[in-house]
Amino acid sequence: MDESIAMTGTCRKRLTGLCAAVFTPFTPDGEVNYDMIPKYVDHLVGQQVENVFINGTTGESTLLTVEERKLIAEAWIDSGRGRLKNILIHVGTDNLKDTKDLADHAESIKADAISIMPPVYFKPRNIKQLVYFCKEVASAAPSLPFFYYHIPGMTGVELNMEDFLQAAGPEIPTLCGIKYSGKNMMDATQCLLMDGKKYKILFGADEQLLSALAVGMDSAIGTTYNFMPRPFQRMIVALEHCDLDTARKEQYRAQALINTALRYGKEAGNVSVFKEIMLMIGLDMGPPRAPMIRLDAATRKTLQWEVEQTGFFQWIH
Ligand SMILES: CC(=O)N[C@H](C=O)[C@@H](O)[C@H](O)[C@H](O)CO
Ligand SMILES: CC(=O)C(=O)O
Repeated sequence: MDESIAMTGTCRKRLTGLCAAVFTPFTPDGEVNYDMIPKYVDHLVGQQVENVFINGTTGESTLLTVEERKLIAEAWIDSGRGRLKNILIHVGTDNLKDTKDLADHAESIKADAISIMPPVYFKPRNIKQLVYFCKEVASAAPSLPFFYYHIPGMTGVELNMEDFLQAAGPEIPTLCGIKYSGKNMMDATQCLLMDGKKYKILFGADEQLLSALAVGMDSAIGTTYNFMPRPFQRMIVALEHCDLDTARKEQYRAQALINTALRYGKEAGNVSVFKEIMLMIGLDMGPPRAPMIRLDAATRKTLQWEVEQTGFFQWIH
């Protein structure tokens, strides 16, 4: 069997269920808090979340230096190896050289997969430019599964992912799929169905997970799996048993919490708000990096109150 087909098949099987897009913990003065990572692994494993996506959006990747990103990746590999099933590393930057350097590093520390978002200042304007960029990056980590990270709401790169897979498939032997954080469910489903379901679609809009499961996706990466994986895990099981009432109940709860968080996030930045919610469950991720800001005391209090109103502290268990 062609090695690339074998790889695609393997990662399709292995990467199921929830994957936490992990935060980068900072000390109060804004340095990376590497010492926090082993405790963070304990927390996730305790919640049966066994896959992580590091240095992504939630991890504030674009606010980190290349050196910090390498050290964070190493810390996760050191404390997660043998305990986590998959450690995916986001290696995207705005330039090809740093991105290839990070991809090469991810391979050298034996990550399970790499992913990149596109450059966002000089954006790829068409599929051809995007495929070229991805191909170059993937070639720097030739033994690792490669996932393109589609998150048009943040990157402004709105290309159609069905077209991307069609063009990239023959060019990138390690292409395993897409981390799909767009909101276009038709495009996402077309990607899922392509070539006999050859590709893995890692769904990235937590607030729409039920819709993704309904069309047949079986894996998701997101911020909220850090602090409320249980409702989503129950939703997955309920849907497997065709118990739509239960699945919807979990969807509505989780969605209410996310709705509140995103409202606060408009002012402070979503990551800042989600870090507050981590603090509410006892894990201090520190402040976000500028230009995001930490919530002031009064806002934190109203957020806490609104979170309580959703019943969060009861149904997260
Ligand atoms: C923009 C962003 O960060 N998206 C995350 C991952 O793709 C999601 O996990 C969201 O944080 C989550 O769906 C809440 O909107
Ligand atoms: C949420 C997500 O996937 C990220 O943080 O990159």
